[in-house]
Amino acid sequence: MDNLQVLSQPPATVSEGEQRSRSVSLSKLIPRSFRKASGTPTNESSAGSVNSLENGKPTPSATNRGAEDMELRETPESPSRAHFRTASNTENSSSATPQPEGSEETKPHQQIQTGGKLSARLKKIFLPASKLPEPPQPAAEISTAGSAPLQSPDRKSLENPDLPEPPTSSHTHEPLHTASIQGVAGPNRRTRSPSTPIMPSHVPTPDATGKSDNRHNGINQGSSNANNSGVDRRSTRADTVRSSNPYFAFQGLPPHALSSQDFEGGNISASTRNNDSSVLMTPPPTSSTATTSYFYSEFSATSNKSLNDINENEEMEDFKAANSKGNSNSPSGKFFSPGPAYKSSPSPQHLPSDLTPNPIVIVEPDFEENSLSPLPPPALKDITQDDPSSPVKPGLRRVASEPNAIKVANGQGSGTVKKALGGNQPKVSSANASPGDAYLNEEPRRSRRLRNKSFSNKFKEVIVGPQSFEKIKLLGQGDVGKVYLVKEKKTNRLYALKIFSKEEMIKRKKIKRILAEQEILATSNHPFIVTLYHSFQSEDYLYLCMEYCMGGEFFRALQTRKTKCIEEDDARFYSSEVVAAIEYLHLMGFIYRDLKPENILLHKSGHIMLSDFDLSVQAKDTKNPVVKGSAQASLLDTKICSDGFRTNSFVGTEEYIAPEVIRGNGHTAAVDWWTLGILIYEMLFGFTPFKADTTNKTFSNVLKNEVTFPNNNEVSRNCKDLIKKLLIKSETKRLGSKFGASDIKKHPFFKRVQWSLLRNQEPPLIPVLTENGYDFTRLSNNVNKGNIKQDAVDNDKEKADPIAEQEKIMFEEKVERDDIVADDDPFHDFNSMSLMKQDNNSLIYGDNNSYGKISYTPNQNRSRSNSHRFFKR
Ligand SMILES: Nc1ncnc2c1ncn2[C@@H]1O[C@H](COP(=O)(O)OP(=O)(O)OP(=O)(O)O)[C@@H](O)[C@H]1O
Repeated sequence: MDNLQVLSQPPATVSEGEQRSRSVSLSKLIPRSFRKASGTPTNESSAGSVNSLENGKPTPSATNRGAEDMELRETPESPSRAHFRTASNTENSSSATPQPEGSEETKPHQQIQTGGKLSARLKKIFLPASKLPEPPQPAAEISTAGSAPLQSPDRKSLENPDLPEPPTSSHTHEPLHTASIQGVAGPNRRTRSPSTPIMPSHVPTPDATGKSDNRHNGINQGSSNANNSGVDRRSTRADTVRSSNPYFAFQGLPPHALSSQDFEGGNISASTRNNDSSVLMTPPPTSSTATTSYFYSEFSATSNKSLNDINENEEMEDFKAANSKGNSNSPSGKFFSPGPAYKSSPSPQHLPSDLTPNPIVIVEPDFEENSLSPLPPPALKDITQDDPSSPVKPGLRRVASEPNAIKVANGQGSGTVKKALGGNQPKVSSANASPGDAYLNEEPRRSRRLRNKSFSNKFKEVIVGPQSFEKIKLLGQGDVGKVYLVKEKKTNRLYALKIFSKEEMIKRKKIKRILAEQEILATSNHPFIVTLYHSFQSEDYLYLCMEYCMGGEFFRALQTRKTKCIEEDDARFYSSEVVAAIEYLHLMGFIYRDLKPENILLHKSGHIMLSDFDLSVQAKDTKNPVVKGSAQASLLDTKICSDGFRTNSFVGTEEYIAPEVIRGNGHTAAVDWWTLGILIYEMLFGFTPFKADTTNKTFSNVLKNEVTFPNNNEVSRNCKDLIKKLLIKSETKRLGSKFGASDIKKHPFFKRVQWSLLRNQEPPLIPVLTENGYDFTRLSNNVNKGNIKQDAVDNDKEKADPIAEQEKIMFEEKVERDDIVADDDPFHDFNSMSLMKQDNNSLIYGDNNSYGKISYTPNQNRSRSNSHRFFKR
């Protein structure tokens, strides 16, 4: 008899066939506004005091933790990019919030109106700030926000997870402009398309913009398309929705949201020394209730979405600090500047054989002749000083380097830039030519900024732009980004193009996220991490052009199984690939933090590709991995790479969230091993172990319940043992907490896995195209050729349809190259670049296997008998 605890039935809430609506990424900006409102001190020591003990042991000091933990100031009223562009010297005297120098926080709307192209569009797309709904008013909500639970002792509510959930509210904090730009009523009401590339055979008269999808009425586009056998509709699943930590919203306040005063005053005090099974929290101070009620309003419509609480204003502060320090023109990025991890890359002999070490070359800032660039180095003269008419504050804008010449040649450059360049630049004859076309056959070129990046040897200056691509269909819409299946016009290659609105990113304080995502994608070079081919920015948008994973989400593949789960052997296959990917990320100093089947994409080969790194974080002071043990039994200690790094953001996905994240005591790379435990469990049983009817109960289960297994499933003892060890609530005792991935790889469950041959295994499921996708592009070409009247009708439709209009802009904009982006621009550190090696394996548009309705067929080459072919015997 298995000594593991056994459940006779799986939890009722997750019965088979249930149409789940989960695993959406919740996003929460914990209560900076609250902390400010409640007079919370913002110093690190307060946070440090909160986190001083865990399990009776001191935790790393607050200074070791991500700065994201510490942000307590009020967030600025979303300045538009235009603010930074047209910034004057106006002082923010009326603003309590430090702003990037030159921004005018007090008059955002005016700034938009006086801005350039962006402003004109914003006027069309966004409502004026003055017409935006106010965030929930504290006073009004205190009385309606369910004060009873707030007054209950929190231990009591933990012990009684049946307490009511926070009241939902129809009031979302999402301003209307968000809704307008996304075409649905804000993320909370937005539904996400499945990534499985399916196109309907019954698309009603679509036009080139793909307007026929169902985004407008909130129906999951892909689901509506999804005559994908056996796939449940996921009406609310996988949206990324802004939300606060609903658990704490209900229970009281998260320890990390409370001031040191609260703690010193005894409200929380030693009770925050959490152990594995209990947390003691007290009701929030009255002055804080406003924020708590804000939680409530934000909590509406959330169900197991990714939770995130990252200090999105960190970069703003950096700008401020840098600008006040004399505004150096250093091309080195201030955010995400390469840390020690990059300076001292793990030496190849230390890497496991199955990992391709990311080649790391340190290029010191170099303002002199650079051998990599065939052109002379750009002048460093501050051109704005020569041009009295320049609206740019002297010193802020660097002289455009050579790529801007293309803009000038195309008549797009500013007078200032033209003057500085003297008109001796190469011309690009075709109006449609991509900005980088002139350089396609030249030596790889890198902007000054790119040269200083850790991944500079992998990328060159961007050779494509938005116009290089043609939209085929919307693959999905996440928290802030839209992912389109596109084809590159020149090559007919298919890519997944993720597009973010800058305005949206600023307003929703997601700047740091996108920079992190780009950094990780660009830095990574691993067979199980999605490849980034190009990234670039235009005036209004950011673009990440990635490998198109035609198999879509692994989640969907699971859902197409009759039982919604897979056999242990198959689970071993997928989990071993996940372990390898996470090991690699940890090695690079990244903590993934959002592992779930939705974020695992399937390559056309059936192998996995991790995607969606916007919740990931990079450890500060990354250390080299260390090989431990003897020559015979050596193992790589990847845990050491992020040793001492704790971050306190509330991030993850409800059913996958680790106890330490809920407790708010800070977390480490060990959260990824917790999520691996949940993932393996879900693969095997079709549901997650702590899922309950409500978020509150789910969190309580995560904190208190031991994992149990249904007895109707044949799962080996080793496998259960692995899951149990990964789901140890104390992160210091959890499998993986000693040496990282090596601990997991050594577990008997993986005994037969040949880690260096993972890519050669036969995947259990192969995505197969069963029906071609709807050809939007061909349709639009026909319309454009033959029917002018129809064109006019479409134009009118487009005008009335802000989404279509937005999409048109997205694919029409011109690239803004690194050197034209001002130092004080919030997206200054977003790199416009293209992968050096363009000989890729991307699918070709029109090929049989390119896109359309996908099904997942069991791999015949992986029969039960030979499925261990690549496993040790
Ligand atoms: N490379 C890709 N190939 C195929 N589909 C993709 C690719 N990248 C993303 N998708 C799909 O697009 C959708 C949104 O992508 P993604 O999850 O990256 O966006 P997001 O805004 O980061 O979402 P989230 O809310 O989970 O944070 C998902 O359904 C995903 O499966």
